[in-house]
Amino acid sequence: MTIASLKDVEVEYGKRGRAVGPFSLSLEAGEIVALVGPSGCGKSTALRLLAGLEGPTRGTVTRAAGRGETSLVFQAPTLAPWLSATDNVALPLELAGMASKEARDQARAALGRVGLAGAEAARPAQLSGGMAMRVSLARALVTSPRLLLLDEPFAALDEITRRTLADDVLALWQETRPTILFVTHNVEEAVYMAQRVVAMTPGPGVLAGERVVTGPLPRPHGFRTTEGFRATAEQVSDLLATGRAAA
Ligand SMILES: Nc1ncnc2c1ncn2[C@@H]1O[C@H](COP(=O)(O)OP(=O)(O)OP(=O)(O)O)[C@@H](O)[C@H]1O
Repeated sequence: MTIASLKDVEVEYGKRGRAVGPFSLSLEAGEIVALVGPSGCGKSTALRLLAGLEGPTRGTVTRAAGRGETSLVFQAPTLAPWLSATDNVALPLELAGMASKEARDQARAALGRVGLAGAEAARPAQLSGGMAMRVSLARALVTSPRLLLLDEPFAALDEITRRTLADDVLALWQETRPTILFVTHNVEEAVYMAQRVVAMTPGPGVLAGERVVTGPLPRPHGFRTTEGFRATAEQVSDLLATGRAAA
């Protein structure tokens, strides 16, 4: 079942001309897709279209997952600085009408699932970058979304934290199997995270090509050193290089 799709979409921002497209992408239920491409090719624009945050200038967007069933996570954790971790995570549930006590109970459980039991009372300023991203993930997951859109969620974090969080997201995915679109600049991260990597050309981005990633999810220890992983990462890099040369 298709959860969300873009069909020949183009987006134009006034005099700046075309930002993306024509570009097509279809997300099936429960799959993890990574979207890679050079800076400015339109990855975030594609994600915003899939989220329903903006509409295309041309082309069609379909969404089986409604607004309330879609969660977004951005590079910079967009947490309310005056709220505790628990209250930040409880917020989307309360906004959806859930009673405060029930929302806070579910928020605490979600924080536990992302490894933040004990940090419930902390405010964002008291958290490390990695912890703040975990709070953002907990807030995105607490509503049990069918579609999870992640826009370079680990870009501001150090390599070790990035890798730990990558494994954590895959473990969380295994629990409820939401459809995930993961936007990143990083080819290795894309291949590690996804079952399918979609590569875009430089802006206005069109499809450069896509590669299926074989191997179990969550990834076993040492997956990055396997022949399959290296070969797929090389193929995706080639797609990006060919797309750049053709642009
Ligand atoms: N609201 C906007 N108004 C005008 N131009 C925009 C707007 N949003 C994006 N753009 C332009 O559209 C193009 C695509 O931007 P987008 O952020 O989608 O690319 P990206 O691939 O996500 O880039 P990056 O990897 O650097 O985040 C860029 O040229 C950008 O300047």
